[in-house]
Amino acid sequence: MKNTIFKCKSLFSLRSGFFFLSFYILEFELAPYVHHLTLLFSPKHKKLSSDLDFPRALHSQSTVRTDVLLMSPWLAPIVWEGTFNRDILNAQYRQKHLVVGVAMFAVKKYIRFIEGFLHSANKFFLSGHRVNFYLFTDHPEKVPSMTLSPEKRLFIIPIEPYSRWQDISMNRMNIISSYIRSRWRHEVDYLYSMDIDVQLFEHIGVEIIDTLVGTISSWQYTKTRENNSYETRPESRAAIPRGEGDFYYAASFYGGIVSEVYKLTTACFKGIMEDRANGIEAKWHEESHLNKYLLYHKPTRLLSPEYYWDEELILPHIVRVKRLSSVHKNLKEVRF
Ligand SMILES: CC(=O)N[C@H]1[C@@H](OP(=O)(O)OP(=O)(O)OC[C@H]2O[C@@H](n3ccc(=O)[nH]c3=O)[C@H](O)[C@@H]2O)O[C@H](CO)[C@H](O)[C@@H]1O
Ligand SMILES: [Mn+2]
Repeated sequence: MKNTIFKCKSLFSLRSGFFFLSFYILEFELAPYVHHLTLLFSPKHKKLSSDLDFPRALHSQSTVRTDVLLMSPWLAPIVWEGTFNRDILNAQYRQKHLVVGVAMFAVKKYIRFIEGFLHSANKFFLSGHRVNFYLFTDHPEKVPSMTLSPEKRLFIIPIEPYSRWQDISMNRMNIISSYIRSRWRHEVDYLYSMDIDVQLFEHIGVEIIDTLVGTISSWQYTKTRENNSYETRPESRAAIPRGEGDFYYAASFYGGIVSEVYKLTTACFKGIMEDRANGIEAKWHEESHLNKYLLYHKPTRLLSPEYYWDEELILPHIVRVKRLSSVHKNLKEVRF
């Protein structure tokens, strides 16, 4: 135990780049002691008299997770299975009569992912709530006809393809920004951008709704943490100085209120264009710019890797529900 505490202390005192390594150590080395900590702080053992009158308020506390980080250092909740009551959230959300937009792109060979995405999103994405799916594609005639739930709508928007896959992916920032300006700010309340090469396997509900929302990359929960993925070359507008940074976010799923997503996509595309003018391309393209933006404009809510799991990775037991994950693709084949 002494040894473990020392390790944790020294790890926590390092800069935030080691944050997740600390979780890993905590997760695996403190596991035997967590039970005792749970007992010490469990509301079952120390109930306040006011709590006794409000059993529903206790729900989240009695199922609270002790094995994962539940809040960022800037007090943004991190959404994990077992930390929220969907019935309460749904009841609150329904009163507001909101519409959520989802921007997705299926260009060139990625049209093969449309059916799997839409079929699963129709079932599991904000089930029972109004959602507009905006699908940008260079092959509108190849979009399979599908019957969606009455509260879901699909808009197919033709676009011209870029020849490089990196440009298709990066240019999403530009298209989203200009559609918010011209259309979506009048049409939806919240907007989320999602990769098309994914499928949903469990409900993704209103627990994702907040002002500015990022998804923590599943790569952060593997042992190979040392290959920090930020762009570090100072010549790039996406550069994050070594030792800076708190979480690494996946570009496959982010969103928030329309005005915040507008600021984010506009800033990221500006960075991409400046890099282009300077003859540099960030390591992970728009994902690098997204990470830079979210470092200095902190998300108000973080989604755990339950909300984007990379199928190449072994699922750790802290990820109890795989809500959305990548579809395997032969990169050489689909990107050329
Ligand atoms: C999980 C995650 O964080 N994914 C990001 C990651 O790799 P990925 O390997 O997930 O990138 P990707 O190949 O899925 O491309 C991103 C998205 O661009 C679209 N697309 C891309 C190529 C193409 O020929 N046609 C097409 O439609 C499609 O919507 C796809 O989902 O890095 C990319 C840029 O390096 C993007 O930032 C992705 O969001
Ligand atoms: Mn992808």
